[in-house]
Amino acid sequence: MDSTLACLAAWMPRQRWYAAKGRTPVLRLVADLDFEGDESGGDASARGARVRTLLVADEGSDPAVLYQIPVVEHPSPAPHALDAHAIGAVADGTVLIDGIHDPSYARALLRLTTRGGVVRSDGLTATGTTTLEETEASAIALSAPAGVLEGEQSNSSLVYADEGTRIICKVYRQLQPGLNPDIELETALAAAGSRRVPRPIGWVQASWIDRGVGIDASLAFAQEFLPGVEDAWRVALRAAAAGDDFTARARDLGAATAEVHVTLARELPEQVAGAAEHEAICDAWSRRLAIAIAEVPELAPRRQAIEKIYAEGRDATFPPLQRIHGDYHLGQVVLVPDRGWVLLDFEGEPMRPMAERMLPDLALRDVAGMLRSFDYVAGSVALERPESADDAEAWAAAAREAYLVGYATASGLDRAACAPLLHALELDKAVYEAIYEARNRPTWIDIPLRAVDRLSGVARPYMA
Ligand SMILES: Nc1ncnc2c1ncn2[C@@H]1O[C@H](COP(=O)(O)OP(=O)(O)O)[C@@H](O)[C@H]1O
Ligand SMILES: O=P(O)(O)O[C@H]1O[C@H](CO)[C@@H](O[C@H]2O[C@H](CO)[C@@H](O)[C@H](O)[C@H]2O)[C@H](O)[C@H]1O
Repeated sequence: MDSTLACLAAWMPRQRWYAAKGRTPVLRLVADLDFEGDESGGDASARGARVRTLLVADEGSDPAVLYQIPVVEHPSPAPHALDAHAIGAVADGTVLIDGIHDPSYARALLRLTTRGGVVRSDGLTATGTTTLEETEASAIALSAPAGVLEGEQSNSSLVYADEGTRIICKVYRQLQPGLNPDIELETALAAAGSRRVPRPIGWVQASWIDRGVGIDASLAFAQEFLPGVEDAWRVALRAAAAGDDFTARARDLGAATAEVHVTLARELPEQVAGAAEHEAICDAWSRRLAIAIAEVPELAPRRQAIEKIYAEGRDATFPPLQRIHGDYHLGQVVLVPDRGWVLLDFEGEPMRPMAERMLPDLALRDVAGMLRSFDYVAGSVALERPESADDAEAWAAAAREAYLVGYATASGLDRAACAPLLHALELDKAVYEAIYEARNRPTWIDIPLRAVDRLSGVARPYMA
């Protein structure tokens, strides 16, 4: 196992989903799922391959981060088609392939999410749960070809496309205890009849014991794949660059957001924002600001101005808290013909502890996230073509206003009353984004930094 961990440690820093960019992980094997007992694993072992999922803790981070790494072990030489996806070779010559790209792993995952079932191996149990009826499930060929979704993702997604089969299965990379809110919220919305989320197909929950403590976490989530759709980030970028009006779509998106919030408030427990909850939310703004200033020193001179806006938000009356999307931006929504806006990825902010992401929160946090996203469109256009900056800003201002009108009309939100709270939440999101960009895309950092300047230098921008 030591040589496997050494291979992984050399390979992980090159992966998009690895959080501690620029640092070699310090790995400890926490648990190991061997699909050998599973029929699909049996299929792989017939050809000498072994399908596994390794849970490894990167103890170079504090707290340690737990990663899920599907690996298929092939006797050397591995199939030529998989050369590009080799993680490395261990001492006895066995070649480790990144499971996401290996058909044997894809098949094992499709089986668990569409047929359900349990796979047990030393110390780890993986349970597949499906929403499909038996006849629906058996119509899905386990041999459906799977492709890996390209693009900027925190996780890894496999798209299965075969006659009658269109499924996307997200494999969570960083694992945190409990049922992932992505699964919890999307299944609750779908069960309530909402078409604002893709239909859930199935998921895999794992349980194991680490250093005497029992833990369970979500490994994967399969959903209806919506073919031929582009996420709104790309659509909006094109529209802004071309100067095309986006206000009608932004208004509809505001209304769709409100509809989802109303359904979530009805289907899942709400919570009155008592003194403790109120304090916890405001304290999180301050904690985040301290981290941001430590990592992005340009923010330090703005501290007082930011804290003033936070203080105004703190003085506001908080509405009842409810479950929300949690990391809402244009990359999380797609416009589906004859269906309208569909929301994806209810996992919450990847940099926030899962225990916090699972709590009822302010629905306005999502509104603030989407407002920031329109500003990002303008910022991104301006980075590419500085001469278009003014036009892009006007485009974003119109889209933001239309989005707010759509949300307020559908939800009954009193814009004047919620202005200080929304202002604080948008500023908090920009502070989060400064950390996110410093860690992941330093060339974009000016986008949130400018927003922080603007948002900490003005009063109540939402009165309209
Ligand atoms: N059900 C789906 N149908 C079609 N495309 C999807 C679906 N779910 C996700 N996608 C595409 O995959 C991208 C990443 O998905 P997301 O759930 O946001 O992953 P991550 O958690 O890794 O960020 C989305 O922006 C969208 O383009
Ligand atoms: O999609 P994720 O859940 O992984 O979210 C993270 O990455 C996002 C970037 O992909 C990041 O969003 C920021 O950049 C977007 C443009 O790429 C922009 O539309 C968003 O408004 C902005 O916040 C998100 O913050 C981060 O959590």
